[in-house]
Amino acid sequence: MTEAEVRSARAAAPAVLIEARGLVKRYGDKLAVDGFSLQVRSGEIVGLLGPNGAGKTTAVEMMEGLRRPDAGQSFICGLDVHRQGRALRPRIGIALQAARLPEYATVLEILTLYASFYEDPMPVGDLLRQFSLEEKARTRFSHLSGGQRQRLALAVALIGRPKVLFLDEPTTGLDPQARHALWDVILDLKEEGRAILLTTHYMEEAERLCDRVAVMDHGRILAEGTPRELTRAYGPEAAVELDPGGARVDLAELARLSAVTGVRSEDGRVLLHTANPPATLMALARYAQERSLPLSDLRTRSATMDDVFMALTGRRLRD
Ligand SMILES: Nc1ncnc2c1ncn2[C@@H]1O[C@H](COP(=O)(O)OP(=O)(O)OP(=O)(O)O)[C@@H](O)[C@H]1O
Repeated sequence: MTEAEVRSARAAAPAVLIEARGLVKRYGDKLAVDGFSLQVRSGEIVGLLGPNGAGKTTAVEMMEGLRRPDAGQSFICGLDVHRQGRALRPRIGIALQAARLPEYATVLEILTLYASFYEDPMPVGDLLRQFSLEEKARTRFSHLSGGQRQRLALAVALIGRPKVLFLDEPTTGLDPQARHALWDVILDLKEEGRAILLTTHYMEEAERLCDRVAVMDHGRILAEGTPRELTRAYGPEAAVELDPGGARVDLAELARLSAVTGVRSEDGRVLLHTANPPATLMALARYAQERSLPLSDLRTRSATMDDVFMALTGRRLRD
């Protein structure tokens, strides 16, 4: 690329609104975050995935300016969150996982209170409409369902018209219908050009919402890319799942079947990773016939973020 091409590519790319550079945090002897760097652009949702204790909360709190790093810097909209935090407050929206909102206040009172903190807040009526909370305006927080609480937490995070949003497990505990409804809202926020950093334990959420995913463990990012890039790089070609119907199967024997690259057993089901699903299926059918295995509920599927997570961290994402 010529210098002019680099300049025009830079001008065309959406602005980086969230940036972490080499963040480090120690708690005593424990190195909780160990050189963490990440960028989120306008109109982009980046997912941060990691097992419990990986350092996600500590990294995100340093990016939000709520926790001071031992080394490294965090920028939001180009401003240093630790030096220019006061100017930044209105640009950051933080939706907490277990929304810590006043139990006895009504939805309308909560939104009106938070709106009073900003010079140019979103109109409360618009937020009630956008988050389908109009009928609940006079309901106390303690009487809301899980989905309504999460939507209210998101409405509160948006009240100051922030350019960047930090969403911490926004759909945890919701039923599938409420989860899908909230996904639509989050995708709309992205379309409006906000930069969104999301932590989640749900594989489908990461796959559906995130433009890019960073997988973190032991305080470091192990891999980063689009869900597709990550499943290509770290997932198997495909997976074959079967239910041996309570019969004992020898995993070592299954591992030797044609094209199988990995085997594991989970909750009574067996999962085979394969580089060639037809070859593995044929070999599996022969194997089952010889041993009179029932092979009920046999399925093939392509690689998922869960397979990537397993390959990178040795643990499972939660479904
Ligand atoms: N205030 C603290 N004092 C001491 N150690 C801490 C503190 N906060 C976190 N840790 C430790 O630092 C490591 C990273 O914790 P962190 O909460 O950032 O991880 P996490 O990925 O967010 O985990 P989870 O998914 O369980 O919330 C853990 O080993 C944790 O025990």
